[in-house]
Amino acid sequence: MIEANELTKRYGRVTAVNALSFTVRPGLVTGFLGPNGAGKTTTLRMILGLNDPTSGTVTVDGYPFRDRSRGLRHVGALLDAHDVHGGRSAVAHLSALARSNAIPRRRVDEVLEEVGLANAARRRIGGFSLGMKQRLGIATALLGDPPVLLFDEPLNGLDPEGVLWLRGMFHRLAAEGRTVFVSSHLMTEMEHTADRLIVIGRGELIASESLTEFAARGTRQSVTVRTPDPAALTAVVTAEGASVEPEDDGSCTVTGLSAARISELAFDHRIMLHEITTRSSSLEEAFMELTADSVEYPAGEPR
Ligand SMILES: Nc1ncnc2c1ncn2[C@@H]1O[C@H](COP(=O)(O)OP(=O)(O)OP(=O)(O)O)[C@@H](O)[C@H]1O
Repeated sequence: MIEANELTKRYGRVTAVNALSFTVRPGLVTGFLGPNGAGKTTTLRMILGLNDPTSGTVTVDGYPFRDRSRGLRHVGALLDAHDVHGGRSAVAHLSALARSNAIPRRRVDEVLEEVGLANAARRRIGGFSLGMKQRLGIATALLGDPPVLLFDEPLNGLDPEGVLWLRGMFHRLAAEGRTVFVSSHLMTEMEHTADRLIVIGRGELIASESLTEFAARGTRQSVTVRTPDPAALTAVVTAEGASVEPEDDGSCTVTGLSAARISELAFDHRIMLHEITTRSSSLEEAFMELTADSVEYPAGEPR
């Protein structure tokens, strides 16, 4: 369990994290989501005691993590996959960590096998691809068989097979009763990875809930309508204040009226409908909508 209470971090005039309170529970994969610069890495570093909060507290299983000796047996973390000594082999790197954390040597071979690096175990890390470095970082996180695991953007650099494998591993780790906290700036990555979401923007909490609850926050609802007479339909629904967007596949997207009202209007005006479907916001749309004000580097309109 990870508990943050009014966690705040300022760098000079920049407030990276602002009065952030949340709980990450065991037995679930919790996604930590926010646009670039939202404060995810800063928060993860404070959980690990690598950065001191300006104010507020964060504990792992009831204690500040820094107070733990043999840290890797309590919390496993992948922060920056490049932050390893390139001149060493994967075996040498993991063996040194195992020694300093009083972890049995056999775990080194076990985790290398688990992440698919057994055949590259004696190669220099400097020659590893980004995906291989990610796998090594994951092996490091797993080394101490810890009850709490943190991963900062772990899907970066992995091929589709690697993404599926890692998702499966997150679910297994959670099913074993561990706390699994995974950051990403992409909702699409979290959609099939996380059971719950903690969403932040500009260092502040936007949501802490299940994926379903999060999707329900999206306010945009539209109705897809297919008719042989789109001009007539457009005329009657726009007269009631709705807006209509023609789609490439010949259907229309109507916003501003319920499906029930659209079908009443069509019936009254003898307009044939072949399809009428209500669409709620997707997770991605809900995320874009809720974080729109928090995007630090919004892209301009395409020219
Ligand atoms: N050491 C630092 N000194 C000054 N400002 C910093 C420092 N570290 C982070 N920041 C600022 O704090 C804010 C949050 O950064 P952080 O890296 O935590 O965000 P993030 O959500 O992890 O972003 P990304 O998805 O881009 O990795 C940003 O505005 C960043 O510029």
